[in-house]
Amino acid sequence: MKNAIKVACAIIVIDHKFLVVQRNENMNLPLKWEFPGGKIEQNETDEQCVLREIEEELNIEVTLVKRLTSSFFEYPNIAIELIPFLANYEKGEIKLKEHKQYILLNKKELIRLDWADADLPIVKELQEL
Ligand SMILES: Nc1nc2c([nH]c(=O)n2[C@@H]2O[C@H](COP(=O)(O)OP(=O)(O)OP(=O)(O)O)[C@@H](O)[C@H]2O)c(=O)[nH]1
Repeated sequence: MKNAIKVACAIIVIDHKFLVVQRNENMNLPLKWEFPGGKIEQNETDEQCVLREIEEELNIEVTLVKRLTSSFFEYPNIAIELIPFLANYEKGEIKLKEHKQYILLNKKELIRLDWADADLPIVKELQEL
């Protein structure tokens, strides 16, 4: 895929559950579920991006555990490479800055959400971990 925009996201584990966030009505892909994260900026690594985005969007600190498999997806307006990292919650009180809501779910429950399309292969990979 040509010119895919790189987006890094975190699959954050808290008390053996996975934190997922819902996009709000005013964002692209309104009300779709996703993993918190965002576009990688110039002069930052994928890892730096995801740590920065988690601080910005959720107000918490995490540590990265493992990189999973990138998902490539072409939306009508944008092609993305979504780069997922498994992460552990470290500290801070969750305060959502951009998203409508967050929930903590176990692996099996994740499948039932209305995911952004690019996330589906990642949710599938998680089932096999
Ligand atoms: N953070 C995140 N973005 C995702 C996921 N899945 C997915 O398709 N995306 C897409 O990847 C892009 C992430 O960029 P972003 O969050 O920085 O950008 P945005 O479109 O909300 O805002 P912006 O473009 O105005 O800065 C969005 O187009 C978003 O729809 C995901 O799991 N996490």
